[in-house]
Amino acid sequence: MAGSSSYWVESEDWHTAGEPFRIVQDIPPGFMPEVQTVNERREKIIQVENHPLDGLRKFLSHEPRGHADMYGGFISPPNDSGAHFGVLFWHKDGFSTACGHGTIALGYWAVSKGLVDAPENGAVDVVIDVPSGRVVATVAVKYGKSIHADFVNVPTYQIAKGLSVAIPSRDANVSVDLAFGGAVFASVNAAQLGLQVRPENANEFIKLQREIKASLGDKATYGSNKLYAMLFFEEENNGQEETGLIIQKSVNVYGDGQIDRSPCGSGTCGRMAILLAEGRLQGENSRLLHHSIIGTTFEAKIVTTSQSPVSDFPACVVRVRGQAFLVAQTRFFINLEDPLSPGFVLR
Ligand SMILES: O=C(O)[C@H]1NCC[C@@H]1O
Repeated sequence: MAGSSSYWVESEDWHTAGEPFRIVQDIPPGFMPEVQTVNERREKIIQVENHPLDGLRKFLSHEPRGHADMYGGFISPPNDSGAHFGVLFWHKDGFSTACGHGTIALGYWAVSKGLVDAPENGAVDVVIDVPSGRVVATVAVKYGKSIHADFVNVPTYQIAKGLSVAIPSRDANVSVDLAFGGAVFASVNAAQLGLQVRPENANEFIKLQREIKASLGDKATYGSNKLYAMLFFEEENNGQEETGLIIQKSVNVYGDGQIDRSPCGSGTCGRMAILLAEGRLQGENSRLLHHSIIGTTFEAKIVTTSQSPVSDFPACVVRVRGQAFLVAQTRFFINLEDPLSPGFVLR
């Protein structure tokens, strides 16, 4: 039976704006569910107890092979011939539906592996089926080298505004906005908490994310999507907003207390949808320079707007530009006899 003995698995590790993305292309035989779509594959893995791909996820994301903030993807067949490939995103708590930083890394990866026909100078679209739909990484290439990639997400829109949410440890409430862009994102202005988005406050943000998430409960569920991530943002006043340039810094705490080193690609789309609904994005030159907790940057622009399923809030397709870098090529031994298997995390 698949997954009953130890085996080796190869990965290629990238980072996008500091956030890890571990790519596994060769999935052990018999592990990938034989269903039509990437989303069905994700659901099957979640439904089946002790699914071998869930076991591999734990081995690769938990220590000693990973860490509490590890992220990666299993390459899967696409839904149909319209995409180059599919991907199952994963992290220490499970399989996610959307991941912008991973999509950017996959764009670079696909070009480096020759999976797409990239020009010496120009751009190439890498079309990827993910659980939330079909996304694109448009990779810009100069003298044969990838220089940046644009993650073009599924349509994103705000779904709730100004929810008053209790923080019991502070005996206070905060105002929370929600957006949907392939996953549910909460947005919290960090100024309400008297906290700056800085690495030394990471543990406090983790604590607050857990508390706010618990207080939100089902109020943050949209269709079959539960709350995925929470962006604590702050304004970086640059005096150029009237020219269409908005600068913000966010720490994204996703899953159960995981800190995103990047500004979060899909969460950046959520921030853009909220800025659009607030009337702060005017004209096609409007941009968000979105900094992360470690000071890396994504730059976001709206590609198109449309009507959303939630009245009062417009939908937008956003493109998020970022850079990815190769870190390692690794061969892991998935040792089922190791008493620490599949691994451990400290938070
Ligand atoms: O960029 C993103 O969208 C992802 N980064 C970690 C959590 C999110 O899925």
